[in-house]
Amino acid sequence: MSQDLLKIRNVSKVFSLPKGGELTAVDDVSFTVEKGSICVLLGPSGSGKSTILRMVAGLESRTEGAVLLNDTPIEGPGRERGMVFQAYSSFDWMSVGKNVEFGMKINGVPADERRARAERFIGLVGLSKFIDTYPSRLSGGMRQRVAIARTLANEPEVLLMDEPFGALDAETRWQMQELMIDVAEASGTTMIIVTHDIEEAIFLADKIVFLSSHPGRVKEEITPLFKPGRLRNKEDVIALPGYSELERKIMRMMREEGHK
Ligand SMILES: Nc1ncnc2c1ncn2[C@@H]1O[C@H](COP(=O)(O)OP(=O)(O)OP(=O)(O)O)[C@@H](O)[C@H]1O
Repeated sequence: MSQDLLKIRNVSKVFSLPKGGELTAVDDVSFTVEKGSICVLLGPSGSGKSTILRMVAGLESRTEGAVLLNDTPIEGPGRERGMVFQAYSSFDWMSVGKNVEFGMKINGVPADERRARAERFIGLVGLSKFIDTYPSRLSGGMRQRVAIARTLANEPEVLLMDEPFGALDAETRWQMQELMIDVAEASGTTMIIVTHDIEEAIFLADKIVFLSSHPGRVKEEITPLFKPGRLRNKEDVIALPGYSELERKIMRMMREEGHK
C-alpha cells in the first residue's frame, strides 16, 4: 500500500485577470507527500507556492489536475486539513486554553476531551505555563505557537502552513523550526510548509519541492537527508557534511529563477 497521504497530480491554475487576459500561476505540478513527513514548497516570489497550498486546503479551485488525500479527491475545505497563516491570529478576549479549545467546541468535541486535548497540544508547543494567560500578553512567537496548537488540537491529518514564521525575529524563528520537528515527531502529523527561506527549508524538510516562477512548475525535488538521527539543534544540523553545499546549490537555483 502506498505511504503517500497526499498526491498532487498534474495540477494547474490559471487566473483570469481583472483587466482581461490570463495568468498561469501553476503549470502541471505533480508531487506526493508521504504520511508523517514534512514537505516544504520552496521557490522565488510568484512561483505559485501559496496557490498550491490553497488548492490543497480546498480554498482555491483547480483549473486542471487533481489533489488526492488518502486517494480521495479534495473538492473543498475539510477538517482533515488544518491551515496556519503567517499572521498569528488569536482571540484576545480568550485565554490561551480557550483559544485552543475554540475550534474543537465548534466541531462538537465534548468539554472534557476539549480540555485534555488543549492541554496536550499547548504542552507540545511549550506553553503549559501560559494556559490561562491572554494572548495579548504573549510575544509574537508564543502567539504563533497558540495558533499552531489550536490547529493541531483539531487533529488534522495534514497541517498546512504558509510562511508561518515570516513575521518572527531570527532567534524565535529557528526555535519555532526546532519545535515543528518535535511536533511532527510527537504528533505524527503530515505537514506542508511554504517558505522562501532556504535554510528553513533544508532544516525542516523531508522533501523540498522547488518551484520555478512564472509559471510555477516543479524544477526539482530535493531530499535533504539531514533529518535522520533527528539532531535537535539547528547549529548542529547546519554543521553536517553536505549541508552548505546543498544550501549553495539551492541559492544558485533561486538566483537563476530570479533572473528569468
Ligand atoms: N487571485 C489571484 N488573481 C490573479 N493572480 C493571482 C491571484 N493569486 C495569485 N496570483 C498570481 O499567481 C502567481 C503565483 O502567486 P502565489 O502567491 O501562489 O506565489 P508565491 O510563490 O506564494 O509567492 P510569494 O512567495 O511572493 O508569496 C503570482 O504571479 C500572483 O500574482
